[in-house]
Amino acid sequence: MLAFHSVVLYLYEKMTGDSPVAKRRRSDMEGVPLLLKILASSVPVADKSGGLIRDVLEKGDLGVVKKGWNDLQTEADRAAQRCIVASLSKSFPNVTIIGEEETDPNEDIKPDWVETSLDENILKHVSNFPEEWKDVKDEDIVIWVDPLDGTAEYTQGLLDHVTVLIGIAVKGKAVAGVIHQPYYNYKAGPGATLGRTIWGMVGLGAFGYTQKQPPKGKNIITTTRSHSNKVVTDSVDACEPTEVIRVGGAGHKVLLLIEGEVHAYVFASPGCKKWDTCAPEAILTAIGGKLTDIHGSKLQYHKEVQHKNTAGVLATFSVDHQWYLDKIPQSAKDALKP
Ligand SMILES: O=P(O)(O)O[C@H]1[C@H](O)[C@@H](O)[C@H](OP(=O)(O)O)[C@@H](O)[C@H]1O
Ligand SMILES: [Mg+2]
Ligand SMILES: [Mg+2]
Ligand SMILES: [Mg+2]
Repeated sequence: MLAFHSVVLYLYEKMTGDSPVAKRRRSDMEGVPLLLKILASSVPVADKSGGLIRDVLEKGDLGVVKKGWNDLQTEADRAAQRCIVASLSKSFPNVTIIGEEETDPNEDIKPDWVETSLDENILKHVSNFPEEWKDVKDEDIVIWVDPLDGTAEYTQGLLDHVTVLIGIAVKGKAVAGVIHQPYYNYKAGPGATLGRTIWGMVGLGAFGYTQKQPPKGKNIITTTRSHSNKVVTDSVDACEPTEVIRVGGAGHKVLLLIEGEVHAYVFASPGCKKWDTCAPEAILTAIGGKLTDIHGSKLQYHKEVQHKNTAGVLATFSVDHQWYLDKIPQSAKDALKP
């Protein structure tokens, strides 16, 4: 009897592209706030896109396109974005999604790239869901997608710099986010389980990693490895670092912060964009950290906002954010306007 039932389910799913399981899940979803459903959907979607990123590298043909000076795009960026946008727009057709890569919305998406499952570990937070986000509607939300952050590093084999970023902004504020590391644990050798997904929401906290404090008596600063200039290095030096860690990936740098590897992320440059910072900022804020521009102003994430973070990025977690703001030279602040 079970085999017959499975065949019916299979045929139903093939004919309708929808599964009774998904439909039953939707009926179970009545009492679940929209924001929690989007977050619960974003984690499996990020995991799925991480698998596509690994597949492209394994196949060996990256299909690199130069978008501009020092700005690459690979088949992995394109595939991950198609997967993420197709999946989230199927589940949430009325929510604005802004992704880094220009992909053709009408191109055919492989059915197995469309991920509509929901992470049960996240749904269980319906019981302690923050009151302030309960009534959030589709039109309040913008999902900022960086399908592959650290593309340059991905092409150079610095795979621990690579993350998938899905940020969820509510009325212009970074509120929830997912940072997936497709190559987490990749140095553990063959057979190691690859990948890790960290997620968080302001008012709920952050999950999927072990929080650590940075070493006392030091002031370790992380910044760019590939987009440096005099303003960037002067600003880092002005913050009196005991050590400077130059790595790729905006998501990767914020992970270094929340895992206690560094004290601050100082980037006095207009290089990164809203899709680089939305998810990391939401997770950082969820645990009491701060991410602002170098003037100390909060970044805005509504759908009309300019994509470039023209006034740079300063992110801290367990130290005094204002101390770093006061150290940034006025010349840098004059050079970088919001
Ligand atoms: O998603 P990509 O294009 O890899 O994102 C870039 C950022 O836009 C860029 O600012 C970062 O530059 P730095 O390494 O100089 O911080 C780059 O690493 C990627 O995050
Ligand atoms: Mg890019
Ligand atoms: Mg990026
Ligand atoms: Mg990117």
